[in-house]
Amino acid sequence: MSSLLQGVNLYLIGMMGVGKTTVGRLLAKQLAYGFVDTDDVIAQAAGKFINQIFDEEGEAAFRQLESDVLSQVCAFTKLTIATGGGIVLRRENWSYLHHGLIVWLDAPVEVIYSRLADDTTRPLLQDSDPQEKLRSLLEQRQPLYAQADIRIAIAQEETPEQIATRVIEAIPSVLKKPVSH
Ligand SMILES: Nc1ncnc2c1ncn2[C@@H]1O[C@H](COP(=O)(O)OP(=O)(O)O)[C@@H](O)[C@H]1O
Ligand SMILES: O=C(O)C1=C[C@@H](OP(=O)(O)O)[C@@H](O)[C@H](O)C1
Ligand SMILES: [Mg+2]
Repeated sequence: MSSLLQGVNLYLIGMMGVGKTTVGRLLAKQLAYGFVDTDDVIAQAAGKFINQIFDEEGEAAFRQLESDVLSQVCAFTKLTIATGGGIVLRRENWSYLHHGLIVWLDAPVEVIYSRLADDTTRPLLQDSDPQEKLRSLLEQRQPLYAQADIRIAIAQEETPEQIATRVIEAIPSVLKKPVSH
């Protein structure tokens, strides 16, 4: 599969909690690719946790850092890149994402909420009604996620390993076939 991909990067997009970071790591291993998580790069570069950046500098500053990181990672090849759930919001980010194959991990709000109900690391979910907040974020973002090359619909019981396998199985269907002469 990695030879079929010819070094093209895989970008995982989708709502927070859907498993981009977890599945991305597994995919990288299976493809013998490097792994990058844009949130980790941002946090390391800023020397702060993501929620600290939101608190102290605001979401707009975070989004700028996110675009900066994305523009830098897309210069490399053979990477699986787990993005943050809001990467799809800026139009300029799509020009970077389209350097590679874009995979949307899509799960119902109920599945995501069951994973993140006690999470304190996602600043956008520190809300009086986090499930409703997830619902409205998904409604706003769904048409953007839908611009991905591949959509993987995830059910509650699927393990990260099963999801990674499904991503790998879906790749050939979207790769351009070599021109035969
Ligand atoms: N397929 C899965 N089944 C059960 N739990 C999962 C699955 N994928 C991820 N998780 C858990 O859900 C939480 C969010 O996963 P994460 O990979 O950080 O998602 P994202 O990067 O999309 O926000 C983590 O606690 C992770 O261990
Ligand atoms: O959906 C979002 O806007 C965000 C998702 C987070 O990443 P994950 O999708 O990896 O949780 C992180 O980038 C930040 O909290 C904002
Ligand atoms: Mg993540």
